[in-house]
Amino acid sequence: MVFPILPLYGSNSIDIVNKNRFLLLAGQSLLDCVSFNGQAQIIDFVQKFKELKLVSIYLNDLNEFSGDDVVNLLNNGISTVFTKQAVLKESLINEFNVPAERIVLFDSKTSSYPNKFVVVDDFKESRIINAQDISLGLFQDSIINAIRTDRDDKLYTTLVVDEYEKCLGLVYSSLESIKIATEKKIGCYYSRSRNEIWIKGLTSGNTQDLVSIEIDCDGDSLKFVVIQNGNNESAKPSFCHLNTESCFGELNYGLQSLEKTLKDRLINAPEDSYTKRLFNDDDLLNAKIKEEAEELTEAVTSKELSWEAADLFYFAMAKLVKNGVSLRHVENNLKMKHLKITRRRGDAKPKFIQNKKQKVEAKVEGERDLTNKKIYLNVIKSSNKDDVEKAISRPIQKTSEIMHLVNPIVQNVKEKGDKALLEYTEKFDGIKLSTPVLCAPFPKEYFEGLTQEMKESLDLSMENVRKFHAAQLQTETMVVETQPGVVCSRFSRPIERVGLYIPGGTAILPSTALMLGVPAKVAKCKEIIFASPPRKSDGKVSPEVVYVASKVGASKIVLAGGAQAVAAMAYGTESVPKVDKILGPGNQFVTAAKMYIQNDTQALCSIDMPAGPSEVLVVCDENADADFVASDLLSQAEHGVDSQVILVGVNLSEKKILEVQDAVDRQANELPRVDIVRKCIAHSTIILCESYEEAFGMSNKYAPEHLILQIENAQKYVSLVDNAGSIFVGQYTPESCGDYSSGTNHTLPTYGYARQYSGVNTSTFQKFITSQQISPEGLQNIGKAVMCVAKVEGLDGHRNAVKIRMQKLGQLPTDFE
Ligand SMILES: NC(=O)c1ccc[n+]([C@@H]2O[C@H](COP(=O)([O-])OP(=O)(O)OC[C@H]3O[C@@H](n4cnc5c(N)ncnc54)[C@H](O)[C@@H]3O)[C@@H](O)[C@H]2O)c1
Ligand SMILES: N[C@H](CO)Cc1c[nH]c[nH+]1
Ligand SMILES: [Zn+2]
Repeated sequence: MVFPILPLYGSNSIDIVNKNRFLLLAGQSLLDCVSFNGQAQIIDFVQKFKELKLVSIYLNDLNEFSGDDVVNLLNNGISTVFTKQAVLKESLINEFNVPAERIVLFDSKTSSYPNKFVVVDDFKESRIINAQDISLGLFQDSIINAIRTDRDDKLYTTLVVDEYEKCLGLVYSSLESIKIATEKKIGCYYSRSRNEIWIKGLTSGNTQDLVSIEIDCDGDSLKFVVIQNGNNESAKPSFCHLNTESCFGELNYGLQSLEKTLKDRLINAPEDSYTKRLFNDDDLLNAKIKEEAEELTEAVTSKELSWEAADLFYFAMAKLVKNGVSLRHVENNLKMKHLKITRRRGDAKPKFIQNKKQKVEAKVEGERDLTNKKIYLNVIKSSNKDDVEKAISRPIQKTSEIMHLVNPIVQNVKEKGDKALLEYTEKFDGIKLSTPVLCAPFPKEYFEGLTQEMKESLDLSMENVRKFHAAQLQTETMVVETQPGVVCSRFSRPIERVGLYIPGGTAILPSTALMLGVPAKVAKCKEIIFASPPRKSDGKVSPEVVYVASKVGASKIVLAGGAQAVAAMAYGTESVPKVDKILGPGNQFVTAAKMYIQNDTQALCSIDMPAGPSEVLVVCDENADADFVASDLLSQAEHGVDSQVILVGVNLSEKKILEVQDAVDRQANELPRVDIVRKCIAHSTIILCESYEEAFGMSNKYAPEHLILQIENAQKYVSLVDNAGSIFVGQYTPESCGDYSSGTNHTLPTYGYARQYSGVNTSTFQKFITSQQISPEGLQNIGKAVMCVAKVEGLDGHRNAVKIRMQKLGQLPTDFE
């Protein structure tokens, strides 16, 4: 608060202000406690004149007002206590816990206040003036004497802001305009273009009420805080001659914009609109507020939190607007609360507190509720951008939150090796092991339980995967002579030691073992290590995984999962060899740990890609078979509660949508993992599009791990796909075939990373080395170019390496510089 005088009030304060409203423009006041009739009168003053930002009290001794009274006043909007008594200050601080910064001790020698209250020059005691002695002239003079201008036209730069301190524009004031503005409490300035006094809104109707005036730190500009009035009931008030709210355009942001929109809707919304219904139906509005508040309490990720908080603000604001309560009232209330120096404990009312037992009951109840509900996907239209944004955001925790959990795990394993690895296995997988690895040759007992059918199925799948990946193997050296005598080549080498992560949390995935192991073998990696969480029942890994491990020649299986398994393979432990690259999918802990280690130069370990919770996007049209569509959605939904499935429908009829929904519900209820499916479907959606092009645009935006096309002439549309891990074309191509046996790899980028990553393939297990050989002729052809560019880079050593040779070859004169 920066104003050059501080009006001092006694018990007749309310009358004085009512008579001389210009006094409020100071924005500050000092109330002399002695002359007030108790606290109630002071509180009355504060509540009456809310535009005063700073209301202080002057106190001489604690016999007049007790310490408790002072605390009560500070809790009710008084910002500061002024006193000349150092003892009184000490007593308020020590006995009544008043914060020191809320007490201003007049310095008797200089009589100036501490910095916080500095105005244009030192704020001396002489600037405190009895309010009843402040005439309009004196008030105006106090402003005029405090400002200066170095402009030739002697005008004062004036910044105009609204009551929320949003900048409306920059104008100029003259001595005369300041006088009119303060006398009438209106926006009045000086127009340089018309060279005359400019009363804002005189012609446009967009008038201004002046709330307060401030002077800046060095006294060369003014700030007018105003309330903008519109020129008719519904039009938004504009400040600028271009009819915008401010000279910098519309003030379109934040809660104030929402407030304005809702105020407008209250008057103008059509009778049958949702907002009108909301305003007319108290029960609906209250129910929505409760619903959103509950959803906010359940939100976890930052995306969910901001989403739910925004919804709650929306409905809370609707209730305020409906009841004529403005954001300013809320802000004043917050200010009041902020000024409080004693606070309630902040406990919640008993009816909102659940003890452990109630929480469990509520969860069971919630789950029962869910169980009784049909397993339906949410349906939205592609034209609703907000809905689409929400629908295609992945249900995952923020990376920083997951990293917070994963970092200590990785650090511990890095530092303590096997000991930490075994401890985490006990903690997260519930099994106490004596050694964390199983070494090849793997014990025979593992294979005994495997049926012939299982072995043949695994063999068939492995063979198809081998064929497809062998075809990708690049063993030939590529040779290109870029210029005569300049031969460049590129050849591959296998990455020597690879660590393959095979998930085993909610389901054990031997298929992942073969999807990673087979290409590693095809690429001829020298050492293959598997890692997979041990089974809770017996601490072993599944025989199918061990079967695949032996077929692909893995040397060890690390009996651990999650971030700890990744860390063990990245840094190595007493019994786990350090690898050069870690590959394989996993939950968020696995993915976060992979991201962590690939950024740690000490680990010197790369990764394949972020391959997290499975996801699928199905594009279907009216001719698609609803049962097929539902089965594809469910095959990925059953992976985990954090999986997501999206159906993009092209011109679907209501009938088709219902058929798909019914098929989802029917088929889901027959699955053993129905509980997982139910939770996954809760954040999965049907998006309705009006053309194939729009549908593929949507799919490219989502960049799904799996894209299934159940549309007519599906193959024709593959050319529209820009981002996807793997595509399944036509109605007889279920995604499950790619998961197990067709030959393509199922380790694919999720979270939308299909925009920049490919799925696992044979080259994921290779690195490529380039080589070159240059003859004297070649040097002649490119040498000068090399020297020229090296020179501009200031790297003479580079230049010299060419120059020396060319000189010896006689290609350059010996005195060549
Ligand atoms: N993108 C792909 O290519 C692909 C392929 C197959 C599977 N998947 C996905 O892989 C995932 C496998 O996940 P999963 O959980 O079943 O198995 P997982 O093996 O990835 O994770 C299990 C491990 O997570 C750790 N863990 C569990 N809770 C923890 C906690 N609170 N703190 C720290 N660590 C914890 C434990 O150590 C446990 O061993 C699924 O989401 C599936 O959809 C993806
Ligand atoms: N669909 C998974 C990849 O997202 C892979 C898998 C393994 N088993 C069954 N499915
Ligand atoms: Zn799958």
